[in-house]
Amino acid sequence: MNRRLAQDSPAARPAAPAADRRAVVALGANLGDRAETIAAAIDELDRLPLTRLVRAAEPIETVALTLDGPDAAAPAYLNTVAIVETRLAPSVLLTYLHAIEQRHGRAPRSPEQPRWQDRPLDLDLIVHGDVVSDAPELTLPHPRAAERDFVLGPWLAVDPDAELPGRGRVDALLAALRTDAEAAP
Ligand SMILES: Nc1ncnc2c1ncn2[C@@H]1O[C@H](COP(=O)(O)OP(=O)(O)OP(=O)(O)O)[C@@H](O)[C@H]1O
Ligand SMILES: Nc1nc2c(c(=O)[nH]1)N=C(CO)CN2
Repeated sequence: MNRRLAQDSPAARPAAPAADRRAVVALGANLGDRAETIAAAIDELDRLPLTRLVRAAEPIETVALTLDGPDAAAPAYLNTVAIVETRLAPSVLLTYLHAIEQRHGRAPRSPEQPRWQDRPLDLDLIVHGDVVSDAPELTLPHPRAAERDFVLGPWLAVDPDAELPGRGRVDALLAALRTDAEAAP
């Protein structure tokens, strides 16, 4: 775990109150009543301790990205992005995100489970202020965000000046993704 994350862990929390940081949470759902689940999850984010919702993008319907590539035959996702201001440390916020997922029927993770399974709700922490971490349990910024139009699109819609730390402006990243997609055979 890097130093910023360690300092943020409850055991090492300094006496002074933590500063508000802006965090970006990506939401996705491709099973069940997707719109209702996403709306409820956004409401739950707003009600987390030391946290307030700043903005949430209008959900968009997206083709499921599977380990074999986009699959139009798989249940489609609704995706959106919520921007919150929070005093929760990144690891604490992630624990709350997992609890929200599980309240909406997401099975607890296990190492045997294949990745990118269909799911009623997925919440990913995309950025948390300028925190950088390469810890596998919480990598920040999210390591796959720059390749995901279903994250960058909604994020750009609610923050036209958004930047992915270490990768650049979200508008430029999204334009590059779309150019690559057009050039693909
Ligand atoms: N920034 C992050 N946001 C959410 N989970 C993360 C992050 N960095 C690391 N993880 C870890 O990734 C693990 C797998 O998360 P999850 O089940 O949501 O993956 P996934 O949605 O199938 O795939 P992906 O991570 O590509 O979206 C979690 O146990 C979590 O600890
Ligand atoms: N369209 C879409 N595809 C996905 C998504 C997602 O949110 N939207 N999430 C995944 C794993 O996090 C895997 N594939």
